[in-house]
Amino acid sequence: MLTMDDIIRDGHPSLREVAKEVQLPASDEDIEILASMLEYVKNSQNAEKVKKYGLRPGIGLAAPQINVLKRMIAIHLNDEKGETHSYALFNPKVASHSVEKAYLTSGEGCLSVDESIPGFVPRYARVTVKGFDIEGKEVKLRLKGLLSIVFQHEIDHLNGIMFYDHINKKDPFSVPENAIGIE
Ligand SMILES: CNC(=O)c1cccc(C)c1Nc1nc(N2CCN(c3ccccc3Cl)CC2)nc(N2CSC[C@H]2C(=O)NC)n1
Repeated sequence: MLTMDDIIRDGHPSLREVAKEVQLPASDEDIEILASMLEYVKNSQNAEKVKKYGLRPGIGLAAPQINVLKRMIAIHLNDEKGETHSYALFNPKVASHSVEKAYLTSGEGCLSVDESIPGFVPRYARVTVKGFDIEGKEVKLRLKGLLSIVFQHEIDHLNGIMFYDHINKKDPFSVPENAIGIE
């Protein structure tokens, strides 16, 4: 199983690389890696595993964060309605997006960034993500809210972009006009 020892930290050059497309059908090795990433995110939301293995909680993880420069992301979250959203995708991309922007009112955290970096991270409010699931089936997801934010954060990692790159340097808590704050 993956632990924090497998997660590279800000300053590691791999976090600034552009990850390569996964050749489909995916190899057993790539399927194994993607499954282990989803397992990490799920484990990181389980109190006793966090305690036992010293995990940092997360909703998403991208392959470059475990020093694998391939286009793979894993996301797992239970929303306020108690609905579970679990995705492990190869070659995800933002196929289209809203003009409207949104941001987390508490700012963003990242498993590869040990310190808290204050500021709002403006992102698209709604995105359509296309990719391939772990069985190789094409998926098309229309996302909004926290899920939309997390997918954009993880897809940024595949392009060597860190969340703080989006924070306004002059005024970290400024946001675009009409941007939606997500609690
Ligand atoms: C600087 N302020 C902050 O970090 C911040 C501060 C307050 C609130 C938020 C909402 C903040 N922001 C933020 N909090 C998270 N978590 C909240 C706690 N949670 C979690 C924790 C325990 C069990 C289960 C779970 Cl679910 C895990 C995830 N996650 C992200 N991000 C940014 S998009 C990718 C995603 C990610 O997985 N990061 C590791 N941002």
